[in-house]
Amino acid sequence: MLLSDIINQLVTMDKCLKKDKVAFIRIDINSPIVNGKIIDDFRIRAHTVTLRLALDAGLKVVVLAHQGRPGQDDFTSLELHKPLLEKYLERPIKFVDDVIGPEARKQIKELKGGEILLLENVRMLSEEVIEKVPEAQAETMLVRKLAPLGDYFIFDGFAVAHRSQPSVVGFPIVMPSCMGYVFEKELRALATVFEKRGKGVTLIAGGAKIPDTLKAIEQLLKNGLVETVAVGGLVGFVFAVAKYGVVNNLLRQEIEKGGFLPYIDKARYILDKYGSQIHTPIDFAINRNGRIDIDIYSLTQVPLDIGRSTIIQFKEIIRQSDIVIFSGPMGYIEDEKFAMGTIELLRAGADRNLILGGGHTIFAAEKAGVISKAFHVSTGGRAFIQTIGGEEMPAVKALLISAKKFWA
Ligand SMILES: Nc1ncnc2c1ncn2[C@@H]1O[C@H](COP(=O)(O)OP(=O)(O)O)[C@@H](O)[C@H]1O
Ligand SMILES: O=C(OP(=O)(O)O)[C@H](O)COP(=O)(O)O
Repeated sequence: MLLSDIINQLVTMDKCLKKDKVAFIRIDINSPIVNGKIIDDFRIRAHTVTLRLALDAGLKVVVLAHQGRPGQDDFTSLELHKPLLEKYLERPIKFVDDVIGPEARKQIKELKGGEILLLENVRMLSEEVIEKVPEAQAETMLVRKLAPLGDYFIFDGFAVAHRSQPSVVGFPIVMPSCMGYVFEKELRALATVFEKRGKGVTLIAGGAKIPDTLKAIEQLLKNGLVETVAVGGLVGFVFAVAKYGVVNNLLRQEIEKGGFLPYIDKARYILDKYGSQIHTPIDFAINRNGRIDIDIYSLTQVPLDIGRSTIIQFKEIIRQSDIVIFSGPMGYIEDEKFAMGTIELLRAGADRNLILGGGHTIFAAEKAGVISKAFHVSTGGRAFIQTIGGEEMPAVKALLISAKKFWA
């Protein structure tokens, strides 16, 4: 089914905007944290639009969200996110360091219309990180304890839409649910890409998510949804080795370090089938007392960016495109010298209809000054690449069930 047809079957947020009703809103404010500080608040800013709509309508808003994964350094309390949410919402919000316990439930019951309560990191509940089908997630403690206290579930967290977790897919099975503003906007932007049926659509794919990105590239080409693909970043290493063989052992070793050797065969398979549509880097930049460009046969160090000739070639591809989807940087953007490939391509893309996604890609786009010029900036990383690859998102599946069950 076409994405636009799926969107038409889902319920829009306006149906849930009823004064004094209790709405659980699942957002994704998972943010990069360094030394205990949030260093990029793009997702927090994005979701305030949805929250403001809900509050202005007089809903009693209960926010569900996560940060990090248990056991990781960035697995923190959402108390850290509260001041930023307050800053962008321009109103106080309540926070409770509890998700389903008596204190959380008491505070939900005490909410007044137009008030907002942020619950603690939902992944503090061990059941949250276990993926199961929506019907099974409706039986979790989270859903059983909270759903009876609410009237609606609004799903807005596009970046977590690919996870079949309780806070994503459990509620729509037991209560009327709808798409949040951000989520709907994401789906509609991607639907416009699919409507072009590939004509003039180019994917610029880089970054480090090798399995997801290769899968998306294959799906997009197989379904004729993109005309051209240009690869850089670590994804580009895999395609370069697949195309040129072991021209330089360095690239192969770098791929092996990440455990991605099997993906060279996968890239070779994709190139065999769709080779004329895929452009791989012909030169790279390395660090030799500064940035120097070097052709693929002469590499002496692991490359940190695509080279100048590749940049020129990829810019020409972009110039001939109507829509440019950008997912994953071309190089090591954390160092300004090697952000050049990514920044130049993003700037070229901004003259077309540019759709971009992924935390690092957005970081580079902010540096390149193209955020405001882009047609769409996705809040998703993996969810973005998987959706453009045509995979069914568990969140969408659950919302479809809810639409049939409660809104038909
Ligand atoms: N040539 C390269 N050398 C080292 N790191 C690279 C290179 N190309 C890309 N990267 C790294 O890939 C990471 C971004 O990949 P990814 O997480 O897939 O992007 P996004 O967050 O935009 O989805 C960045 O940390 C970037 O430095
Ligand atoms: O940041 C996220 O995804 P991303 O790393 O693909 O951008 C989401 O919050 C999902 O997080 P998860 O990959 O820990 O489930």
